[in-house]
Amino acid sequence: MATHRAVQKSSADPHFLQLNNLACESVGGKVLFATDDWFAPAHNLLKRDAATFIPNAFTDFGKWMDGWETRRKRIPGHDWCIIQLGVSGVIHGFDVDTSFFTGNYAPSISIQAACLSQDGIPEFPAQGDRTGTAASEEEFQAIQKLQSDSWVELVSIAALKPGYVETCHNYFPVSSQQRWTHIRLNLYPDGGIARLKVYGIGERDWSAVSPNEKVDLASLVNGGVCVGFSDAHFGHPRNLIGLGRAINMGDGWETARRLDRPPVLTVDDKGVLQVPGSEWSVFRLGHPGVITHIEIDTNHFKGNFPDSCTIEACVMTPEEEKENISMRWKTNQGLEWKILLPTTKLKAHHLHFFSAIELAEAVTHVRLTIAPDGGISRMRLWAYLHSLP
Ligand SMILES: NC(=O)NC(NC(N)=O)C(=O)[O-]
Repeated sequence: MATHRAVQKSSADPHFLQLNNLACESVGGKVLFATDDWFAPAHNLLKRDAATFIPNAFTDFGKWMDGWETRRKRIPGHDWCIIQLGVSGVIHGFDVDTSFFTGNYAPSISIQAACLSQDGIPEFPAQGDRTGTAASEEEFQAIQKLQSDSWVELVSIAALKPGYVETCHNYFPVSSQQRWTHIRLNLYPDGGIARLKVYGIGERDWSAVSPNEKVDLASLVNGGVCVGFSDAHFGHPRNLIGLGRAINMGDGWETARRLDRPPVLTVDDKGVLQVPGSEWSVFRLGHPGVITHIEIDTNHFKGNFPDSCTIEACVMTPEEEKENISMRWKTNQGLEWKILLPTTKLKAHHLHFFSAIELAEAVTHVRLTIAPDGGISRMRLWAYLHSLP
């Protein structure tokens, strides 16, 4: 079973794969209803870890599969499920991952979305669930309502490819700029899907937030997003802005060991360790703000925490951000990065708090630089909302 996979960046991959997964169970994504959960339950779609396959695992219902798999339909209709996003926001694309579903993958899907109020949408057991429990009259009425509510089609009926390594990722870009709270995934007519990733950027209603309230403006629930990085070999830097503390090293940002390190490490004449080279990641804040406190958590990184980190900030327009991304952030030309936290030594497996912040100006982006390489599990940027001058 693969548990520690390198994040491979291929130039053929769509850019939206770098954004946050708004439906992941680790950010509160939930399956509210599925028409059938016979072979494997729909909540597997939202698991954080990549799907696995165990050749000889069977259950009383059939072959054990790591995904959502419905029965071969012998009645009219098609299968579908409703997912409540953990973080509501703007969706930029989907990955419908059919890993390991080969003779049993869903041949086609469509995806709809809705912006629903959170009240009055209870969670139901699957309609054709394994125990055969029928939905109550009340539940049935609510399911009918979910079916008839105004769902907007984001992906129209499209054929999927089977779950072999080269074909399992079925990518669908989305151009809608609206904020969504729920997804309806339709299978035509039935079958299995390993994971559904809903890539996008969270959107928070800031009108209710007082200027005296401190908010972590990097957090994905507050609209923070990673917009560039130098290396993400073992873990993507977007993990830094996830909820709570990291569950393991795989839930943090971890770079490869730099290959340009000297064969023997030395100290200079002041006794300072010489560790050339660095790695960096850049984040757009969910709202411009003045940062007053920073948390850097090296939780789980014990033999591979960075020697030090430096944190800078700047004001960047959407055009400047786009230009820098297209240049793969090679130069950061024309950007005035200002120091928030000067180069600071880090400790292993430790939550660091920094309150001596060097900059008292509103900023839109932050760059975290680690030297020379290694892993950090979370970064929190506590700030007061502020408009730009
Ligand atoms: N071998 C199978 O996977 N068969 C069936 N699926 C499961 N999970 O048993 C099927 O054909 O739908």
